[in-house]
Parts: sequence; C-alpha cells; structure tokens
Amino acid sequence: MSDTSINLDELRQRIDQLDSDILNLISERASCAQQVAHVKLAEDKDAVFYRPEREAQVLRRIMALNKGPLDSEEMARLFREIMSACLALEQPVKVAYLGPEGTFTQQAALKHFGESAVSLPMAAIDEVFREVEAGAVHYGVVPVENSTEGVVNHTLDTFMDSSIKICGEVVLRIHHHLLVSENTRRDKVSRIYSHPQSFAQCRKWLDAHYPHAERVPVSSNAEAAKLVKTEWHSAAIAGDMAAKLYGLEHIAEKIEDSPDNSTRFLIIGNQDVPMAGEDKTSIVVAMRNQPGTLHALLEPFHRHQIDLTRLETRPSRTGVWNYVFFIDFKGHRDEPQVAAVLEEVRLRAADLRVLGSYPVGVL
Ligand SMILES: C=C(O[C@@H]1C=C(C(=O)O)C=C[C@H]1O)C(=O)O
Repeated sequence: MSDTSINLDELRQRIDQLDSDILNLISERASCAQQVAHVKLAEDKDAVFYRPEREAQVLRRIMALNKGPLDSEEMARLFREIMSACLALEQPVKVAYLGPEGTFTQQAALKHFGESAVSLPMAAIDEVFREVEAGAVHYGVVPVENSTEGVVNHTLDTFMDSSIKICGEVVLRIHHHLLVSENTRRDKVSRIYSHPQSFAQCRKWLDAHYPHAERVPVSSNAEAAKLVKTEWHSAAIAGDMAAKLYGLEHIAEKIEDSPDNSTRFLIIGNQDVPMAGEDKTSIVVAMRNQPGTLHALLEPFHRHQIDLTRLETRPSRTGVWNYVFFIDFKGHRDEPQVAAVLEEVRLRAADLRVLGSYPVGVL
C-alpha cells in the first residue's frame, strides 16, 4: 500500500472522531436550547421561543469568530440550520409567505428561519398580513424592494391598513434561469412564461437570445414553471426552488441582466424586537402638504447623524394627509438619539408610526 492510502485511512479516522465530537456537541446545544424554552415557558405560558435579536447575535458572533477555511457566510448558514433544528424541537416556527410554493419568497423564508421552519404559501400579500394578525402563524415573509425593479408598492400600501410590525429583513440574491421540461423541444421554444418583474430583470438577455419568443406574464415564477410541464414549445424563467419543485432542466443559468440583482424581504410579526446591536428602524410618516415638508421631515435625521437607508413616497389613501413617507434608517428605537429623532419628527408630522426596529439581515 502506498503512503497516500495510509494517510487517507488516518484522515478518515480523524474525520469520524470529529463527527462524533460534533454530534455530541450539537446534541448538548439542543438540550441547552430546550432548557431555555422551559425557562421561557415558566416565565410566560404564551412565550414566543423564537428570538430574532438573539439569533442575529448568535450568527454575527459565529461569523466574527470564524477563522476559515470555510467562509463566514457558509459557516453562518450551517449554524442557521442548527438553530432552526434546535428550536423546532420545542416549537417549529410557522411562517406564511407569498406563494405559491417554489417562489423566491419561500426561498427567503427558509434562508431566514432555516429548513426546520414550517412554511405556508399564501395567494396574496394581504393574506400573509392577515394570517399573522390572526395569530395563525408566528411570522410572515413579503417582498419589499428589488435592486433593479424598485419597490413592491403593494407591500407598503398594506402596512398603511395594518397594525403589524416588522421583525426582521432578509436579502436574497436573485438568480433567474431559463427552464424547460424533459418534453420541451429546446430548438423550438416560441413562448416564455414568467412574472413581469423577472421579465424586466432579464430583458436584455431575452432580447439577445430569444427576440422572437412570445413573453407571457403570469402571477409568479413558480406558476410559470408549472405551465411549462405541459407544453412542448414553452420555457419558463424562474429560480432554483421552482426548478427543483417541478423537475425542470436548465437551458441557461443566471440570465439576469444585473449580476448583483437582489430582493429584500421583510419578516412581519406581532412582536417588538429588542436591540440586537446592529439594527434598522422602519417608520411611516404622514405629512401635511406645505412648502418645505420634505426638508422639515429629513432635517432631524441629518442633525442627529442618523443614516437613512431608504425613503419612499406613497399617495395617502385617507385624504386627510397628502404625503405618506416610508423611511428606513440605521439604529434601534430604544437608542437615545433615535428616540430623540422620532420625538422631533412626531411633532412635525400629522402622524408617525414605527413599523418596527429589527436586526439588520445577517445572511
Ligand atoms: C435558545 C434560545 O431560543 C431560540 C433558539 C436559539 C438558539 O438555538 O441559539 C436562539 C434564539 C431563539 O430563537 C434563546 O433565546 O437563547
């Protein structure tokens, strides 16, 4: 036997030993998490076991401690799944998302909560809000903005009529693929199904490669993937989850025009989330229509050196106010300078509602 085979045996023995150690440590961690759940239950019989701020801290700490060779994001993803499994021992998190199954929103939900969460598809954004409000699920996941296509107005509008809170955010890199079924005649693709946003994100690629194919907009990428199963001359633009769910094959991968195409999703719930250390706050402010309104609104943020990350204007639907602004900024509402800004803005505004302070997305 050569030296390499002796080395290989030794290495495999070491790996077996390490796996046993990891197994024991994960089990010990799971018992600890179980005990935490019992402590929470003793304090409050309706306690929510899942803690967004604590999970963000655990993941950030792991990323900071990591010395490689695995990169920090990969390591955090492994710990994400360990936490998800530990939590599910006591109470799997139930999450409603904008469906159907196989959408990017489901992918975002599982990225944020881990694969042990129970994810339930809803037909529309307001249904996700309603399920959360009714307490049928712990959390909801809805898309809010895309780096190339901009804001999802419907999500913002739904906040205006709801008392729901924002408990977190998750950003997902969006990769679109051109998909076909095993029965598709690849050289005869004359129709392509997808969601209008996906068509918009792949416009240049489609113009270059399929200028003559009919582009048929449908309600979701997953719906597009489903339709392709039964048509020999059609293809779909969708993501990995939909491709897997419907057993489709890739003709072309990552066909989005912008290489850093990403979508931000919000985690909505009924809970006020304590500070995690690196947080964001989202507010909705109604202002009277007067000269200098926008300046009056933004000036306190500038003076207190608070970093705005997003500002959206939506038409007010009540008639009482003329402008409604959605503002995201760095910081938590419990931090003194954030509390001071909120007080000042409240005095200048017709109405101000804090939608939530929540940990900046880690993964
Ligand atoms: C263990 C806890 O509860 C849950 C499980 C966590 C974990 O496995 O690390 C972290 C936060 C909570 O979602 C806790 O609050 O510390």
